[in-house]
Amino acid sequence: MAQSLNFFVSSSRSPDFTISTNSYTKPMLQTPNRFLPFTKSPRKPLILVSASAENGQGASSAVTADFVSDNGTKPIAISPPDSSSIEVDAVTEAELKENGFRSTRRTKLVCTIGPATCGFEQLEALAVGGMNVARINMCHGTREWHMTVIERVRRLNEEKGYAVAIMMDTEGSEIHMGDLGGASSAKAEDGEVWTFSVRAYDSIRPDRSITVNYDGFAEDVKVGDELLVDGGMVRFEVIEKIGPDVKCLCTDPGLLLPRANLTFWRDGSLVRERNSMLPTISSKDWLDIDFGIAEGVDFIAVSFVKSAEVINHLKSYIKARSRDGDIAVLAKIESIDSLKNLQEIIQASDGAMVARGDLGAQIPLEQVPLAQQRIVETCRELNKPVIVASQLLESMIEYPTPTRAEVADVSEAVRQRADALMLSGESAMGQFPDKALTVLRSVSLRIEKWWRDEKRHEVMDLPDIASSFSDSISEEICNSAAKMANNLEVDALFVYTKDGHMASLLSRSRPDCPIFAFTADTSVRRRLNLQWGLIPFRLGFSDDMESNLNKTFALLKARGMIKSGDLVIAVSDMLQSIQVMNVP
Ligand SMILES: Nc1ncnc2c1ncn2[C@@H]1O[C@H](COP(=O)(O)OP(=O)(O)O)[C@@H](O)[C@H]1O
Ligand SMILES: C=C(OP(=O)(O)O)C(=O)O
Ligand SMILES: [K+]
Ligand SMILES: [Mg+2]
Repeated sequence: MAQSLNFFVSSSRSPDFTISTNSYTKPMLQTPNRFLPFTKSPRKPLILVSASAENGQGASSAVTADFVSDNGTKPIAISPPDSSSIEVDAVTEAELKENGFRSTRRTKLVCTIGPATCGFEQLEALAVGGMNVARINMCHGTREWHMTVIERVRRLNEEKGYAVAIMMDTEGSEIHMGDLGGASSAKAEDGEVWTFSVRAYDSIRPDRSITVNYDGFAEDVKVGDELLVDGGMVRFEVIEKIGPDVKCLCTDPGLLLPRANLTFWRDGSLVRERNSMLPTISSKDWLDIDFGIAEGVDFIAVSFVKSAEVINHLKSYIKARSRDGDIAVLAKIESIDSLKNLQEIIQASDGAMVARGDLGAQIPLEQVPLAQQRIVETCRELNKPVIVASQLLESMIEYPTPTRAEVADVSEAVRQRADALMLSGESAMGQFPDKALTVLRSVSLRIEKWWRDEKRHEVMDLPDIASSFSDSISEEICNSAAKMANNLEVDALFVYTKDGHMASLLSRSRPDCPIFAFTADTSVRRRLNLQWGLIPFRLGFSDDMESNLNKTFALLKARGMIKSGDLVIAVSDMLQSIQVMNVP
């Protein structure tokens, strides 16, 4: 099989096209290095531009969407995407126009949605602030609430031109407290005796009592065990067992939050016999997963993964049931078992999360940073996107500015070139969700700019991962294209991809320039949102690369996202070639 690498500078070919857009308001202004909140943008319409690049016969119709009021009462006039249009999310488009290619953000941002951010306007503020993925934690909230949030995110995408993907995070079989009978927190003081019970209190919860979700709790703990709430935020010692009730003495005071995670320790080690017998995916999780499949979420993050087996099982379950497109399965690395089987778990998954919250409750805290580094590196090697999660900006739940240490932690995750950073309580129930997102964005942009200013291309020796000769060719092409992009200082890499694989291979090399990933599939496009440096576009394309390129150039030029003379390297998974060209 002969494979050719074509290197050519394209002849200038300027297709005819017609264009029409609605008036457009810039949604995003950079606030470099300043942790300032965003000015909220006015409502923005979805803009689709259509053009025809065929033989200079520019006979095309423009597709526009009507502005729709917030309450959704006005009828929406959105045409389905046609083969001659291109879609990119409104925030990226504004960023490209404002600052050019090189300063688009490479690190992706995930926000947990909760009471502080579930309103339509609040969700929009996060989208404007750079949220790439909205996370719904199935530990919290009702089915109706989850449904409402998903609907709102979808509506936001459709009506306002964002491309926010949706991640469902399973509850898992962890042991946790009940919901405190509606109270937002309870204070445990030093020396107090609290009762942890498997009894469900049907009306009023007695003072200093906590329900536990796991029936075997009273059997499993022993007098003398240490009981840790949220990995040590509050500590108790078990002093007496009376039937279903376990009396515990508070030894480290603190705030108990609803449904906080519980672990128990004996002779200095985590007691995990029972945990390892609980199924990773509980019966409640399966119901949630069915709901996620029916709703067509983009990612399912699986809590407390212990082995690759459960991931394989879930993936085949989804494959048999999912209507259109795949749902990516992410493994949350948050237990000792998941660290033990790291390589095979990540290999089986479509990505991973460094879930530092529970991880820090299971291994000594000082080991968490090393575990993070190892997980991030393993994901890079195996070409899987990785999210660094939990407590990145914990103090911002209450305060409008982060601590210096938090900023340093975020910087470190960006320097590790993790694909994505995640907010949990900061965006779910904190007082400053938008400001927290701004901090993640500003810190990411600052580190990324530093790389470019100092010409710090990453020299990471990536192992070969292809499992077939054809895959090897794709891999070599992407590695070479990324290297060429750095050496030639090109403005952007273009990749035309059906399933996203070539795009992920380019992302894996972490090139200096942004990667424009063109795909005809809307669900692939949303999933690419999680990967470092990728700017996903929806675009119908053919097997003819020259016509694809001309069409893309015309459409992007019409939108003011590229200009004549820009240097581009293009690859595709239809024609295994690398093309270097100036935009005509
Ligand atoms: N859907 C929700 N409804 C209410 N509160 C939520 C929701 N999602 C998250 N939260 C709040 O945000 C906090 C942090 O979120 P997260 O880290 O996802 O959960 P957890 O702390 O349970 O692991 C939670 O402890 C909870 O107080
Ligand atoms: C992200 C995590 O999982 P959850 O918030 O669901 O506990 C974590 O433990 O860090
Ligand atoms: K969870
Ligand atoms: Mg967890």
